[in-house]
Amino acid sequence: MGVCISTTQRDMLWCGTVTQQTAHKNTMVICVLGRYLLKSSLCSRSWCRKSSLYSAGHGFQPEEIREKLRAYPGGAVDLLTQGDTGLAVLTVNNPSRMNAFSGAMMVELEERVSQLESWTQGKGLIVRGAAGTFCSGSDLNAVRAMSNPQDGMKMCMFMQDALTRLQRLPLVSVALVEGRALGGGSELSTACDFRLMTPDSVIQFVHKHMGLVPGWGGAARLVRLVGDRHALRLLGGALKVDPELGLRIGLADGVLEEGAPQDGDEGAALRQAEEWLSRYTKGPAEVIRAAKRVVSSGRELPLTEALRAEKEVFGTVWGGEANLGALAGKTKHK
Ligand SMILES: CC[C@@H](C(=O)O)C(=O)SCCNC(=O)CCNC(=O)[C@H](O)C(C)(C)COP(=O)(O)OP(=O)(O)OC[C@H]1O[C@@H](n2cnc3c(N)ncnc32)[C@H](O)[C@@H]1OP(=O)(O)O
Repeated sequence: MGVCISTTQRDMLWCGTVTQQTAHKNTMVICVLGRYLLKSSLCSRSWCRKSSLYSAGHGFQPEEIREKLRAYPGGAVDLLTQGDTGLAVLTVNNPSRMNAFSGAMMVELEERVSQLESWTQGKGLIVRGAAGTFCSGSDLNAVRAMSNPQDGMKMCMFMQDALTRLQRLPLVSVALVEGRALGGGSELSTACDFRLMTPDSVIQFVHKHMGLVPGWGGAARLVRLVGDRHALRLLGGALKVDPELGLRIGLADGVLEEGAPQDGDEGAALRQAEEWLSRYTKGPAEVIRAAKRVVSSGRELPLTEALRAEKEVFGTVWGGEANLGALAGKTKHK
């Protein structure tokens, strides 16, 4: 049995729904939880909580920003979750503009991330673009209309927040890069754990050509992925990263097979990506999600805090169903 001490109204609700314990109004509630319940509350108590990267003190007023972004409509961000496999597919869908992000799509992206944060059975996520290309960044029409510094900062904070929450999801995520990933599209690909490229695809941080640097978190993520020197080459030179270069510098994690679009089979790349991802998502959801959580904390936190976060996550699987099942058998790792 675990003990959860919750101090916020949301945590009280969270504990309340799973324990049926009564909470004293505005006071600390102590919930006695079983192992499963501790798992459910983990993220409400630790660094990976569903909180925003920015607060009002930074001028971050999400509802005001959403309203502003919704003024630039077009396209959609679609989410398909598969209960049986625990896989989800997120599709950036604005093919007439090479899947550029309209303002409304930025808001939809954040909504989809919220849905995935609440999907407790999920294990894997594929992020892709519609109609055989990944994403050409921000919709330039919206960018032109929002080119004043205040709106730029708002969009920047909003997208950093949405993509950071996407990266922190307890799901193993892969960007399926077909065609082009440009500007904000290249940044979106870095918010996934892995990147798979089709043979003719290109990832390009074109920001320099737009008189910009990445603003959706893409620079910070790129440095962590490929190191500062390669990151400077990609940003300073706006280099086109093809699969060969991507693999060499560690931006790409795999190259899919040739041939699918010529066969008129648009779903072939997606099936290959699902197959590739399945080796990391086979097994019980609580174990896969725990693996992603310890990697996320290791990726983001200083060592002492990462070790403490790891201990918390370890506590959710130690003596759990999968662990006890494995111990009950005659284990040999051949
Ligand atoms: C903050 C800014 C930064 C960020 O968020 O970090 C950005 O992302 S800025 C945007 C960066 N992206 C671009 O600059 C892309 C510019 N477009 C292109 O380079 C090319 O269109 C392409 C993506 C390489 C495709 O070329 P091609 O295959 O020759 O097709 P078309 O050029 O005919 O494109 C079809 C259609 O799509 C429109 N399009 C493409 N990208 C965007 C975009 N980002 N915003 C708005 N519209 C876009 C393009 O204009 C064509 O439309 P029509 O002319 O109406 O047919």
